[in-house]
Amino acid sequence: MRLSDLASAAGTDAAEAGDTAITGFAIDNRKVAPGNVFGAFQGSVVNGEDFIPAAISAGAIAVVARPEATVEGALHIASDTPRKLFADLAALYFRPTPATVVAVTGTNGKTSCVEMTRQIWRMCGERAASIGTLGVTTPDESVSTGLTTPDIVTFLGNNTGLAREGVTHVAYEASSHGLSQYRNEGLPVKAGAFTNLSRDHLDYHKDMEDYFAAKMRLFTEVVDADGAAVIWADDEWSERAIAVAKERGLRIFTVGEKGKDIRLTSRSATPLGQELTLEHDGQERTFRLPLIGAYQVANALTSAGLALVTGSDPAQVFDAVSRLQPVRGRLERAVISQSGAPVYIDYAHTPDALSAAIAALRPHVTGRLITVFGAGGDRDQGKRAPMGAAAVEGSDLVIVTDDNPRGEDPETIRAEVLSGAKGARDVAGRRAAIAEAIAEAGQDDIVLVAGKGHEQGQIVGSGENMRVLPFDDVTVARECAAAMAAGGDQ
Ligand SMILES: CC(=O)N[C@H]1[C@@H](OP(=O)(O)OP(=O)(O)OC[C@H]2O[C@@H](n3ccc(=O)[nH]c3=O)[C@H](O)[C@@H]2O)O[C@H](CO)[C@@H](O)[C@@H]1O[C@H](C)C(=O)N[C@@H](C)C(=O)N[C@H](CCC(=O)O)C(=O)O
Ligand SMILES: Nc1ncnc2c1ncn2[C@@H]1O[C@H](COP(=O)(O)OP(=O)(O)OP(=O)(O)O)[C@@H](O)[C@H]1O
Ligand SMILES: N[C@H](CCC[C@H](N)C(=O)O)C(=O)O
Ligand SMILES: [Mg+2]
Repeated sequence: MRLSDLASAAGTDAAEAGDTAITGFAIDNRKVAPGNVFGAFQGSVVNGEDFIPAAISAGAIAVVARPEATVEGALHIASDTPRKLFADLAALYFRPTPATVVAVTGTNGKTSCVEMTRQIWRMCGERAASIGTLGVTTPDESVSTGLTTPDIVTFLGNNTGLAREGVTHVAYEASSHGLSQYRNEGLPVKAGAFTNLSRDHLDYHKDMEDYFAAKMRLFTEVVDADGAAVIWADDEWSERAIAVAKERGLRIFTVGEKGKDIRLTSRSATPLGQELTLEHDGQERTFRLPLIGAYQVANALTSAGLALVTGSDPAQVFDAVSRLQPVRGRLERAVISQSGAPVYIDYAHTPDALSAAIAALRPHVTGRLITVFGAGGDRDQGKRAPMGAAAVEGSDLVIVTDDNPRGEDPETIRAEVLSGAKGARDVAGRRAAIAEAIAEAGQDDIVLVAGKGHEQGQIVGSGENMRVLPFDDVTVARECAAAMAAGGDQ
């Protein structure tokens, strides 16, 4: 790719640009190599435009930036939405791409859906991968990236890498941050899925409307014009999501009790999972899902929808659903305590997710449901009290503790959670809280440890003082249970 190709794709004067070869794309001046195109964006911490001279000194030959930015010594490709233009241009460079790419958005269930879609495709014989909170999972390995949505250069580079490895099917997670910062797009996307919308991230988005609008970019701009929208139909926001996708002219595929394309007609608990009956394409199907909880049914069927709209065979798809493996950190049973109480780890970190995780376990509890959770620091403060309320509403005992305090005082965060959690206990230190819950639990009780799921660390401090202290809920629950069985305190 030459500079002139880039200029003409951007609609600027190609002749003037010259035909120097482009060697790559970068959004951080420290990663610029000679011949790169630099994207200078105004960020939430610093203004990338301040690094334009440094990027050019490092060899950048073109800079995508706002028209008012100063660019001297390199081609200025100007746009009022430089992140978007940069994504579109970089996508022309990063080739090949996997033939079948789908994206999932929604407040909760994105990671579960991309992982389940990957599993379903794999069982249908495709070489499939997923990209999201759990990292990049390919047919051969799983690599963590740290963020749900990596930056645009990493995202496009990962997709090209996967295509070169022979991966043909990719499901990726489109977070609202990623969507509003154009961090994951540019490549052809055959279908988008919407799981649900409820309170989260109102530190970043102005209000629920703004949050919804960020998510809807998936349907209005990211999915191909002739693509499909798979929509979980039983959420409060589903009708509006359907309307947005219809307006764009996407093929609509709805799923759920109110779904028209996969209509769930019955769901009942079995000892190891659930029995489902549904209608698809005029045919009734009854089969078992080896996972518990209504929310996992929603994710499994939404994933089935994604596989169906991208051409997988229905009989194979529903057979694959009946063989789905659990998703790491989502209602994962870590251990059974010496008294006989199962301890479940779940990634619920919103009020709605806590209610969903509690509802999933409730039918299995004959004694008490003991819930341990906290709320993250430097994230949506307004969700804390509602999380407390959701926890006490569905549990018999609630222990509020710490979850990634980041730059905030953990005690203050807990106090905010506790303000909505009448009767809950306050236990500083996540290990102590998990130990206390397991010590409390009798043979008919169930312990739910929510909020961290697969996470491997407790994030404390911010900026230069940020540290990640190793912490894994599954391991800690096992250690506490073992220590208790051995007669120790924890
Ligand atoms: C608030 C937020 O989302 N920030 C993300 C965003 O950063 P930003 O654009 O605001 O960056 P900035 O640090 O202000 O810098 C501005 C620009 O200057 C550049 N720069 C900066 C410093 C320098 O020396 N040189 C330089 O060139 C930066 O590369 C950037 O392009 O873009 C960066 C990469 O593209 C992300 O790493 C960063 O994520 C931060 C670390 C973060 O914590 N994000 C969380 C909130 C997040 O995005 N979470 C969602 C999950 C949500 C969910 O699933 O529920 C996610 O998708 O991961
Ligand atoms: N369909 C759903 N409806 C309600 N709650 C759900 C649903 N799916 C998952 N959850 C809850 O949300 C938690 C997180 O699930 P998952 O990781 O799949 O979501 P996510 O959208 O990727 O989250 P994040 O925004 O952090 O990346 C689960 O552990 C569960 O408690
Ligand atoms: N993707 C989510 C992860 C939250 C996980 C929870 N453990 C926390 O730290 O709040 C977010 O960025 O809000
Ligand atoms: Mg996720």
